[in-house]
Amino acid sequence: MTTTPRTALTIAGSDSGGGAGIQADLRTFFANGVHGMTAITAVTVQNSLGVQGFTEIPAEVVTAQIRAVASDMGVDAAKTGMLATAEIIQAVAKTLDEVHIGRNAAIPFVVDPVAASMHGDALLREEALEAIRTELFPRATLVTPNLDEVRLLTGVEVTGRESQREAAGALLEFGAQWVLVKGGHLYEDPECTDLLSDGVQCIELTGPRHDTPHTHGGGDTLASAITSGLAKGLGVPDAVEAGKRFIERSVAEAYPLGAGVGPVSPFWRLAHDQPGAAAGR
Ligand SMILES: Nc1ncnc2c1ncn2[C@@H]1O[C@H](COP(=O)(O)OP(=O)(O)OP(=O)(O)O)[C@@H](O)[C@H]1O
Ligand SMILES: Cc1ncc(COP(=O)(O)O)c(N)n1
Repeated sequence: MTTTPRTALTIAGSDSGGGAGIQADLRTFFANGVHGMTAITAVTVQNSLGVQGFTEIPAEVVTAQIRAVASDMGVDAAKTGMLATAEIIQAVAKTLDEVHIGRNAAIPFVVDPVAASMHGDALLREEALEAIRTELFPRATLVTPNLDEVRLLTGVEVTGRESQREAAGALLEFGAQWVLVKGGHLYEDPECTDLLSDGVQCIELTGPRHDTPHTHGGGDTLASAITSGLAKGLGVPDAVEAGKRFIERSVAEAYPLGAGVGPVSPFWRLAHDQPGAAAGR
């Protein structure tokens, strides 16, 4: 007998290199047994060395993609990544309300407030940051900023556990239900600790820091793994715990590809013995 899996929708940009954005999200949904659906917001020209440019998709086309899948196939959880412009953000917020996705509706919604690539290339027009704060955060079940995004959004410079807690408090004021302040960029820390809070509970998720330069797509992979857990009906703390364990293994098995930064590998959960899969380069 065939079984229809749970569904997850990603609203994000395409990475031609296949390691981040929409491609990372689909790899991760697949590895977690969830049917992935997409609303593409921008097409980036990108490889292991950085983002050479991008073109955004018209806001009404982004809206139409969300409506098409939500009305016919159903969405068990959704996430956002690169949103590019304030116009797209406003259109996404309005459409999510229409299809009952978000913290005040039944369907969980994760906001990864992507502002730049790991190489520092802008993926969001400067004036759009305010729209992320005001349009998306109040609708979010969970927001997952890295430390650069925390600084841009709140002005808090995270240097350790104490400022990580301070940042979580500042972010919650924008109206998200939960925040996850990711600690991957605390490079002096021998461990990687992400702090999850809803203003009542403060949960530290700690794991080993793997010694690899290849972390491209790490943030997207974590947010998608969490979204997969939420789609399967887990509560936020359990979905984040499962997501953290998923990204830990994905970073441990990250691989070099191209002359720059290689991608994390959500493949670890799948068979490693595919004949001919290893490139040998
Ligand atoms: N070297 C590492 N070893 C293990 N886990 C890591 C490592 N680097 C990051 N992580 C984990 O990966 C996730 C993403 O963290 P990070 O703070 O780097 O976010 P990000 O900047 O959005 O990611 P990226 O820019 O790589 O896509 C977090 O759960 C973090 O703890
Ligand atoms: C389309 C797209 N979305 C998100 C990222 C962020 O990923 P990273 O921080 O690993 O560069 C990216 N580089 N490209």
